[in-house]
Amino acid sequence: MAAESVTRMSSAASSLCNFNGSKRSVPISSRVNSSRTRTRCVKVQSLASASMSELFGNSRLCSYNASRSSGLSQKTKKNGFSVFAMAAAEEEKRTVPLKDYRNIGIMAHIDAGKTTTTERVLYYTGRNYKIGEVHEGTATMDWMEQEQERGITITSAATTTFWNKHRINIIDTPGHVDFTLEVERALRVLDGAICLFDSVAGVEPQSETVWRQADKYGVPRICFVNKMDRLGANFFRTRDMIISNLGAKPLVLQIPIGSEDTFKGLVDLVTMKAVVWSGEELGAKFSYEDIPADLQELAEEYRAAMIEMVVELDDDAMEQYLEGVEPDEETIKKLIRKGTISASFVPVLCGSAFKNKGVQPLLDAVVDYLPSPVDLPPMKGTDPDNPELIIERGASDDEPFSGLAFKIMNDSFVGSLTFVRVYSGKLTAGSYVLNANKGKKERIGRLLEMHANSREDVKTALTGDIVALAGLKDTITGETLSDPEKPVVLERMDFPDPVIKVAIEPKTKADIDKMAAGLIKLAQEDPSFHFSRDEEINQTVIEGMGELHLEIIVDRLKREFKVEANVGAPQVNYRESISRTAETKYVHKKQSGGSGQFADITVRFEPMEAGGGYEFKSEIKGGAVPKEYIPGVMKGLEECMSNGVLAGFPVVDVRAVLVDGSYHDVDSSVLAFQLAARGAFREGMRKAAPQLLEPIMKVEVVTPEEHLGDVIGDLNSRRGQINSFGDKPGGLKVVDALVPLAEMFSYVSTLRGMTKGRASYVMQLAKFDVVPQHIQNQLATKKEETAAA
Ligand SMILES: Nc1nc2c(ncn2[C@@H]2O[C@H](COP(=O)(O)OP(=O)(O)OP(=O)(O)O)[C@@H](O)[C@H]2O)c(=O)[nH]1
Repeated sequence: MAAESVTRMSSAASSLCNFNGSKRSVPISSRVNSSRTRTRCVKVQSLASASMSELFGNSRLCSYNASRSSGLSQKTKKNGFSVFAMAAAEEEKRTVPLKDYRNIGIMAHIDAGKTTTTERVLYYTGRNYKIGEVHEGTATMDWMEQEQERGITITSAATTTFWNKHRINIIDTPGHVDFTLEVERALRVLDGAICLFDSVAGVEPQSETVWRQADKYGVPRICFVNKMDRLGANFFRTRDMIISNLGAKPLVLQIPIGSEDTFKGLVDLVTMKAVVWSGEELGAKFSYEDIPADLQELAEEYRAAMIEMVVELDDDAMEQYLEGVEPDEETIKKLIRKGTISASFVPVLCGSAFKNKGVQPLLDAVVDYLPSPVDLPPMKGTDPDNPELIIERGASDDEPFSGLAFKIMNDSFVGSLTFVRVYSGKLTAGSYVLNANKGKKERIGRLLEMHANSREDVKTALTGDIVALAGLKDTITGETLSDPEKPVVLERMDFPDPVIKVAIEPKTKADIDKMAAGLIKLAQEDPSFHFSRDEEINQTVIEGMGELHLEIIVDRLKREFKVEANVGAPQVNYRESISRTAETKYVHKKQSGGSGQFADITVRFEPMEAGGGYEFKSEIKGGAVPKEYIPGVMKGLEECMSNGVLAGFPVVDVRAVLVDGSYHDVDSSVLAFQLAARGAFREGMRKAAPQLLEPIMKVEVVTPEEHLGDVIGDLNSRRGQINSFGDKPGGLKVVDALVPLAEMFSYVSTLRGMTKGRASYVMQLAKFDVVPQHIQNQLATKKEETAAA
């Protein structure tokens, strides 16, 4: 396990040499965020028609990111992706009842076997004739070149398949934390999930992250303890970790027969039958047998525990059980389904995807226990004209159409593809829908059913389907498409803000336009990737969720857009905030010959709790500042929020309250109030004890014991705070620490050198915390130097 992870991180690190600027380093200037520059956001809707010179030409700095340009608040995070389904080409005819739909995702820690399991599912459901193996680079779901080369999943791939007359739409999601956004996209539009665990490692850090994400979206799930064939496999330890690490209530439905190289099947506790596979090759047959004598007692014990948990959900069943009557199989299944959907417990199954054992019972469990769209509460949305008015859309073809765009993918054949989950009503090729967020109509050109990297044209999408739409012009990730006559805005997805950035420049000047075009396309696909350009200092900066994320972006620029680029050293995306409330009065007054400028405002700056983003409030009474000038104040403040007073980083967790002011009948204008707001920002933020915040990563290092001392010493030297030590199977030690991201660049090569490649690590964002004063001073000095240069 450790060796596998190290290999993977190493490959990322080797190409990161470019990032570290061994050949040609491009320095990042803090002027990108300096208050002397102006940001011009390029609207998504204008991208299709805008030329590069329009995009980059005269502006000193232009930045692009889908969420901001669509007017989303900066504090929002997350988003989604997925699949689709689609009945036969016959228009509007439903061939699969909605109750037989399962929109599911497979999620787990990196390497737990998501792609391998999905490939088996496709094989056993008859979708693939030939199995793709991750380690051979032939997995159907990992269709990007980078995915096949590295053996990891980067984008969510999606496919539709059938099992026992049920339509199952599956999404394979990445486990690496840099692509966590893809998991969020999936969760936003899924109805249920399979959570995979590696039975050797048990519950790993990223499994915890995805578990919490699934909690956030209330996604019912079942657990599959995979890799039961591996040395050190332990089903029951994993079950215990589901309780201790995830705080969940596991409902064990199967126990393994054998483990490691003796793993041959499982005992199904619902039917009390052994399910035994005759071999481990693809397509190996299984048979139902009597429970092996040595497992009988254990099976009875776990079945009794299972029955006790399920009868709690039904008074009649409980009463009978207390009288000594066990529920029948049908009732047990009904109650397991009820408890899974209400998240009273999580069914736990086991198997080995790689050795082709346990996949068919897993599919049965998906059908039996995970919800269909009709099992879930209606989708909630709001009236676009009145955000206070809540509108519900039930899962039915007869309801007005509503759907959520959750992923944009650039496709070399069709152009831009927008993935939409249909929540209600139906969608027909050639019709018009309303983008309810923007109030614009969109024509539905082609409707496509996607199968990993292939596609089929269909005419209609029905409730519960996930389809890709070709040719939408204005819609971006997170927006709602709805019936133009019955508009609704569904709850949108949040997008995480990038935590690192690097400067990038094309190797040849001629490639500047090509690079810009590529970056625009990539940013449209991925809302956690941003870029900006400062013409004045001739620099483009790309921002993302981690080194691997940006490395893949640079790699895609090269492969898909044929742009070779030099890349600078990675830098942290700091944030600025304030630590106390402060009020400031600012008067903007100018008299130069003709009409003058006058605006007087008093603004109170208040700290908000972490994740609060930025808020503006007006407490103006009696027209001290007339209504028509308030947008000027808002605009002035909003402009400043991307350039903090300390070192020019974005400002977060601040509420600005306009409390008082005055105006002049002739000399006041929106512009005057906008300029006054900028002055108030500069003065007010300084009074409010500004502070710099940095991303702090939760780092888990797994190392052989003999290197433990070195690993800890090194983490300490990186301003790390060691939280705990523990043991892992195979005599390995695990160290949990909190370390600033700024200290973690290129950690993989240090770790590899220190432990001869025998240790591995994973990290994920834990929080933002105040930067120590001496580092704040260094960053502020750097900003001043750059500004003076
Ligand atoms: N022994 C064993 N190996 C497995 C099993 N399932 C998957 N693997 C192997 O584990 C490795 C990772 O499998 P993947 O299917 O790529 O895992 P993943 O969760 O999709 O990985 P990411 O997409 O990178 O997060 C591959 O080498 C698989 O062959 C299993 O049941 N037993």
